Formats: sequence, structure tokens, C-alpha cells
Amino acid sequence: MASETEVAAMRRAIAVSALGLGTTSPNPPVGCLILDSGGRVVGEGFHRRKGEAHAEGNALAAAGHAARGGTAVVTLEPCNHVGRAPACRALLIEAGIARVVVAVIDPTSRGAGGVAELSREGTDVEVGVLADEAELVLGPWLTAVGRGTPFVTWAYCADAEDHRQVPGVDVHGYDAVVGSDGHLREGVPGGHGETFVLPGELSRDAPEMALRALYAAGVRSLLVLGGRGLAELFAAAGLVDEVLVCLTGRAASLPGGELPFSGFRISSVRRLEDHVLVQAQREDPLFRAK
Ligand SMILES: Nc1nc(O)c(N)c(N[C@@H]2O[C@H](COP(=O)(O)O)[C@@H](O)[C@H]2O)n1
Repeated sequence: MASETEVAAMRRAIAVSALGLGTTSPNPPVGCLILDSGGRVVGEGFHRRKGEAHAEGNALAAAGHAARGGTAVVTLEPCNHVGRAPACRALLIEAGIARVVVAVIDPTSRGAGGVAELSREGTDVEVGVLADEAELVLGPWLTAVGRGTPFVTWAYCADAEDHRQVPGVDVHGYDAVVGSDGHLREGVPGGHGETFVLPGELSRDAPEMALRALYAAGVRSLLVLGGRGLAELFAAAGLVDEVLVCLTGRAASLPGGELPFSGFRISSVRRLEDHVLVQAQREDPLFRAK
């Protein structure tokens, strides 16, 4: 069973993993902490973008020799393939890590997963630690890879006609952002690097096919800004996963001012300056951490 120190380290790894949101795709946002043999934090890392070191590699580099005999606490199963980065399973073994604590198993592992191989090689491995909390960051990526279309968040202002900016909604955590004009841009301009090429426009015809094309381009999370139009096409096709609505208290004074929450449940309500931001998620999310 994970110790209190390991659970606290996992919470920190989950928080740190979110620094990769908006730039890691098509790779997942992952965080990792290294504890030395006495349980002290000696390294921390996250994955920033495809082609760069994985979270485990960054955390091990920060820990150096202090990792020997220690524990790696990581939000996603260490990979077991040599891709653009070396296999994390091999890096952990080389660094002399004695125990690996994992939140969520990687559904995309190629060949035998890192967890199976680490156990086979004699490393003590524990899986499922704070999986539901890790899902707060990994959930959209897991949903996207399970379905083959990006996780779609629809944000709009219930009481305003201009939806280009929804107060309280920050575009940086999303791979791509689209407004009602259909124009696509990265949430972090240039954040995914040069190989990530977005189509200029999101087609209004065949919304599912348009989303599949975005997935093929590497997009795992999409923010749709707008009260009506494009967003409604996605909603009607059951392709919206999350809704963010800004309310100013001038209730439903405009067409579209109602909350389209059929099939959704409110997951948070926050008061921000002069408005309220309501977040709602599907009642039947495709992915749930086990
Ligand atoms: N455990 C883990 N930590 C990370 O930091 C990661 N980015 C991943 N990603 C897994 O490896 C695949 C990407 O491999 P390359 O970077 O292209 O070599 C990705 O599909 C995940 O399965 N895993």
C-alpha cells in the first residue's frame, strides 16, 4: 500500500503534470516525482512536448545519483518503447529505482507495458494510486485516445453576444481553440513545436469527421468558443464532453442564454469578479479511472 509520503508525492506529480496541458499532444500530460531511499523528494519533472524527454526522464535527471534505491511516483504507466524518448522503464532500471508508484495504466502502451516489464525485472510496482485525481489532468487525453476524437469543451457567455473571450476560461490548457468563424489556432501559439500542423478551419460538414481529422493532426483537446452555431453542431452529435458557461446574473435575456445541461451534470460553480463560471460534464463520461 502506498505510504503517506508517496500519496503526497502523487498529488504533487498530478499538479505538476498539468504544466504540460496544451503542449504535450499527441502525447499525454504526465508528472513524476523521485523520492530517495529515505522518502525525501529529490527530483520532479513533467512532459512538455512530443520529441522531448518524458516526465520520468526529467525527474530522474533532476534527481541524479540520489535516485538510486529510491521510488518513482508517476501519474501514467512508464512507457516501454524506444520512440522519440528512451523507454522510461529502462531509464528507471538504469537509475536504480527500487519502487514505482503509478496512478493510471497507459491504454496505448506498445508491446508489454512498462508496469508488467518492471515487475518482471524485480521492481516493486504499485498501480492505481490516486487514479481518480490523476484523471483530472489525464482524463481528456484518455477520453480522446479511447474515442479517436479530441475531448471537446464548449465555453460561452450566457448573457452576452460576444463569445470570443469567456471570462475565467484560459485557452492555454487546450491544444486547439476554435471560434464561431471556424478558424483554428493553438491554445499556446507554437506550443506543440513545428511538427504540429493544424488545419486552418474546422469544417461545419460532418462534425465527427472534422474532429477525426483534428485527432489525426495530433489534437487531443479542443476548446469551442461560441453561443450557437458550430458548438451546437458538436453538441447535437454528442461530441461535447464539457461545458463552461459564464453567467452575469442578467438571466436568459438573450437567445441561447439558457444552460444546455441535458445529459450533463454541474461539476463546479465559481464566483469570479462580476460573474459566475459554471462547469458541467457529461453524466456518462467515456473514461473513468479504475
Ligand atoms: N509514462 C509516460 N510519461 C511521459 O512523460 C509520456 N509522455 C508518456 N507517453 C507515452 O509514450 C508515448 C509517446 O512516446 P514518444 O514520446 O513519441 O516516444 C505516448 O503515446 C504514451 O504512451 N508516458
